[in-house]
Parts: sequence; structure tokens; C-alpha cells
Amino acid sequence: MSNELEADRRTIERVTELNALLASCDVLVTEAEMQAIYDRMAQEITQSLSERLPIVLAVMNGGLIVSGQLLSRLRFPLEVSYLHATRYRGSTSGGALKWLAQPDMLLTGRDVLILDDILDEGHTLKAVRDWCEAAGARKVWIAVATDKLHDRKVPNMKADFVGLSVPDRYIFGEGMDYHGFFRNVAGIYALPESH
Ligand SMILES: O=P(O)(O)OC[C@H]1O[C@H](OP(=O)(O)OP(=O)(O)O)[C@H](O)[C@@H]1O
Ligand code: HPA
Repeated sequence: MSNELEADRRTIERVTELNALLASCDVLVTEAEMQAIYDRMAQEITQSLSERLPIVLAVMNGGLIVSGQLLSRLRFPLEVSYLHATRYRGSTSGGALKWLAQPDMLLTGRDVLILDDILDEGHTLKAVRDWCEAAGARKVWIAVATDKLHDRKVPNMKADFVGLSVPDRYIFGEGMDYHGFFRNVAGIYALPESH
């Protein structure tokens, strides 16, 4: 078999595997439920921040979808940028945090709203919050689509706006990945307990 045909065969095999895995996962939250959750979060954020001219920072990559969903629901003046800090890097367990891109805006004296997909152990968002505070932010607010329930949180790590609490299982969808895939899946899924 030519190299090209062999590569095509492997791609098709991977697509089949991923589709089968997705079909075997538990749906924790449907797409429609997530839309209602974003509506509610946007209202809460609006109440707190509509007169604060915030800088909104999307935490890449997981915060990409949540940011798109929330930003278009925020009908008040704000500025948008992003940062990229990662500690899972395609794995299902976390390691050392690596900064791939720091915010490129002057945060001094500003309200900063961080948007991310999940507060799990909290190492990522603690480092991001500390960075923003050290950069002179007046107040750092954190909004996450999901907050995982367990007792392994970094002390004092809490989000100001939470979509929903999720069980202590590996989840994906709405920006969260499984080995780099499924960020684009609408709704929230959990890997089978046996996986
Ligand atoms: O609370 P923690 O245990 O620190 O985990 C939460 C972080 O982990 C994920 O990012 P990840 O490191 O997978 O990077 P990615 O967003 O680029 O996938 C997620 O997007 C959060 O930022
Ligand atoms: O459960 C999770 N799923 C996807 N990404 C994550 N990053 C931390 N926890 C998770």
C-alpha cells in the first residue's frame, strides 16, 4: 500500500474510533441546556460588570467556545484579548503549567474578566489570576462554564460566575478536549467510567 493510502486508512480508522467513543460517552448537559446556562451567566456578568469597562481575557484553548458564547451575549462596552496557559496538553491529567501566550494588554487599574471552560484543580486559573493581579488589575473576575466537584482544589480558588458543577469525571465538549478532539462538541459529555 502507498504511504498516502496507508495514511488515509489510519485517518479513517481514527475517525471511526473517535465517533464510537463519543457514542459510548454519557451526555451530562445537552446543547439546549448549555445555551440556557450561557444566558444566565451573561446576565450575572452584566449585573456585575456592565459599568466597569472590563478587559475580557479568553484562556486558550479551552476558553475559546465559552468566550464566543458569552461575549456575544454581553451588550456593554468591553475589550477582548486572550492568553494561553496549558497544563494538560492533550492529556487527561494535569502537569506543570506552561504559558504559551501572555495577555498583550495593559491591565493596570482595570477590571479583568477571565473566561475559561473548566475550573478543575484550579492551578491554571490561580496562575492566571496571580499574573493579572501582579500586572496591576484592579479586580480579577473569573467565569467558567464548569466547576468540577472534588476536594483537590487549590486553596481559596473559586470562580465568580459558574455555569454548572460537574462530577469528578473527565469531561469534554464546549471547548474542553479529549486528546485534542471534541472541543467543538456542543453540550458536555463524560468519558465512560471504565475508560
Ligand atoms: O483547574 P486545572 O486543573 O488547572 O485545569 C483547568 C484547565 O485545564 C484546561 O486547559 P489545558 O491545560 O487542557 O489547556 P487547553 O485549554 O489548551 O486544552 C482547561 O481549559 C483549564 O484552563
Ligand atoms: O475534565 C476535564 N476535561 C477537559 N479538560 C480538562 N482540563 C481540566 N480538567 C478537564
